[in-house]
Amino acid sequence: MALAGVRVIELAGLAPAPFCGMILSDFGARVIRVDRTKVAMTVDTQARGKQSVALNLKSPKGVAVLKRLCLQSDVVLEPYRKGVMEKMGLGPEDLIKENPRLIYARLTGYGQSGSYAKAAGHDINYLAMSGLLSMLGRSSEKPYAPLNLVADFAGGGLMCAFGIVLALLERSRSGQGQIIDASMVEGAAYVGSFMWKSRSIGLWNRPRGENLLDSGAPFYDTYRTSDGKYVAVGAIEPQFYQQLIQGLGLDDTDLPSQMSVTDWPQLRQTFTQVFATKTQAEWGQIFDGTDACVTPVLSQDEVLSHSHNQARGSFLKDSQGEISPRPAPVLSRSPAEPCGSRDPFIGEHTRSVLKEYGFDQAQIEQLLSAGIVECNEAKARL
Ligand SMILES: C[C@H](CCC[C@@H](C)[C@H]1CC[C@H]2[C@@H]3[C@H](O)C[C@@H]4C[C@H](O)CC[C@]4(C)[C@H]3C[C@H](O)[C@]12C)C(=O)SCCNC(=O)CCNC(=O)[C@H](O)C(C)(C)COP(=O)(O)OP(=O)(O)OC[C@H]1O[C@@H](n2cnc3c(N)ncnc32)[C@H](O)[C@@H]1OP(=O)(O)O
Repeated sequence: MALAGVRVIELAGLAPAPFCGMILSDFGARVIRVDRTKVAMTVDTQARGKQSVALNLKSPKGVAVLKRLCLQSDVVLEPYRKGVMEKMGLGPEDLIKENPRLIYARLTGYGQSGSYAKAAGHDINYLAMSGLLSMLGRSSEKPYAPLNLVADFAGGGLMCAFGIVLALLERSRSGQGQIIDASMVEGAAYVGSFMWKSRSIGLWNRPRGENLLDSGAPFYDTYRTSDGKYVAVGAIEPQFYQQLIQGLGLDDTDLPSQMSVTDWPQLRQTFTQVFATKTQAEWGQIFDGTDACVTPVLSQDEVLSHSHNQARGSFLKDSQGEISPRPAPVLSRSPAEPCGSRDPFIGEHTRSVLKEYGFDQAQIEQLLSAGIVECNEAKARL
């Protein structure tokens, strides 16, 4: 796999950093998540392929253990508020001094500088600060966050993984590590570069929800079908739009012109009425195999059985029967090989990881009895 041999220490976080760690793990990195001690259950639902070490970083001995792990690793990924790592003596200067090849990835909402750097926040706040939230939502409605997809995952976890891969690539030339300041505000904005760059062509001139791609256009929207399901329509180009009109059984000469913005409400009404006359599957029979750009809106449970996804193996079922997306993109020679076994329990790998990182038996027992580390091998065997 592409990242085979890369060792990552991921400090346990909420959602974006776990996703970043899972991407690295799916593509072959060895990811060790450092959890807190005295915690019964992890909230990391993106722990595929990771190992867990439970370590108390509030004690100097725990800090020393983490330093030793980082000394022999390629990447450390930290998701805490600015200053937290420094307070523990685990800031980039401390760690990179001891391991100059270390890539120190800091995944935060607001970045390491600026007046918001130390403020708490979540996806919706970062998205708001990125300028993108103001553009999301239906006409005459308030801004609406599309789950926590954009800042946490696209602009956060994924962008941070990209930064780590870039830093690894650069290190293969320079031999040196570096610090990655991954701000979710900036990551989200960068993902949304098109929204800035396309202002010059007038794509966003109208109010929110009244433009071509923000649900303003009737040919770029979702419609309810007679069985209470939905279809998605993305027939932008005139030749595809023609196929949509044809599939809907409408006569183009009775309709306003596609790009007549003032007629969009009337056109939407027509489409709404027509789509409501057949089931989602019936529309599939009409539109599959055409270029009308009409697809079913599939639920999370339906994706696995759709013929297209099935043919490509786009979704996986793990050993617990849980469905999840296959890692993307697909690399021809060194594709991801996501781990099929269950996620780790907190501290399941404490003993084996410490041993591997050079701690002897006596040191491990000492750390365990002092409560600096915890081991849950027994739970794993149950
Ligand atoms: C919208 C998303 C968030 C969605 C997350 C949800 C999916 C989950 C959130 C709550 C979960 C539920 C809850 O836990 C209760 C149940 C638990 C049960 O087990 C499962 C069911 C639950 C219902 C559970 C279900 C779900 O999991 C939840 C609903 C996001 O937007 S995520 C993005 C958030 N932002 C960032 O990541 C940006 C960077 N980080 C930050 O800004 C801050 O970390 C943050 C997120 C604001 C939190 O601030 P906080 O004050 O809590 O922490 P920090 O200031 O960063 O300091 C960390 C402290 O922790 C100490 N520490 C760290 N590791 C260790 C260690 N190994 N040992 C000891 N101590 C450790 C560290 O020293 C810091 O201590 P101090 O405070 O003393 O400095």
